[in-house]
Amino acid sequence: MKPRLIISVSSEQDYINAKKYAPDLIEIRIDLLGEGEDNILEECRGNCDIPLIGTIRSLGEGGLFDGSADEWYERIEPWIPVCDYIDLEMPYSGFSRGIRDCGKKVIPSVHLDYMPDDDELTSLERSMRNSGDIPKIIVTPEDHGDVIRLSEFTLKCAKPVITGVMGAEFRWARALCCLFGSYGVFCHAGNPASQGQYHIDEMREILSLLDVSDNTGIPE
Ligand SMILES: O=C1C[C@@](O)(C(=O)O)C[C@@H](O)[C@@H]1O
Repeated sequence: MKPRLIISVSSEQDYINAKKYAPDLIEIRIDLLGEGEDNILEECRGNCDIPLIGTIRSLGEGGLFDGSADEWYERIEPWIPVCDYIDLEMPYSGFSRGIRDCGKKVIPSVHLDYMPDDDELTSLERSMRNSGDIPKIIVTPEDHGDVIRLSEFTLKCAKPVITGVMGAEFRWARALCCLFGSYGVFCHAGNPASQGQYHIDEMREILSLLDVSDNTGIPE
């Protein structure tokens, strides 16, 4: 399977717009939704033929959620029936079993404002894989050497895995992570959820021009 193109959405309008671009998945950034959350939830309940990721990004990892673990679960619970995947930051990993018992896949995630060394990357991936299905490790490179290390880690680690970068300086590394086997890449459809995201049409073109083969480790 080729890398998945994922559109992150943070409003009902984003969600309606995203579907026009035929992404492989849509990520609902629940922490960023305003008062329209109920509307978008109803819309998703109705019919969404595109698999959904439910994400509540905490303040400490670049999002807006600033509550307890129980408050996190209270917020995500209504979304579990309509999502296919749930993003789970490490402090909430205790909810993983219950979410998986609902037949959903878990994306354990970590967002680091630095570039870990190789041992830390390997240790993170192994521990995250114990609590979910597709570990997601997003880092902040300091130089090109860090991007090369992230690429090599992506190529060599167990699959599936999602790797990526935060910030604008090395945003091009998002495509490299796909080249070396990341399960997917987060894009936007006009309203970026994070700095450095490419529009889905841009990323689709980049990956097409790079003729990215299937390194995700997931059969078609
Ligand atoms: O983990 C990620 C990656 C991301 O932060 C990005 O930089 O594209 C966007 C988030 O919505 C998503 O959950």
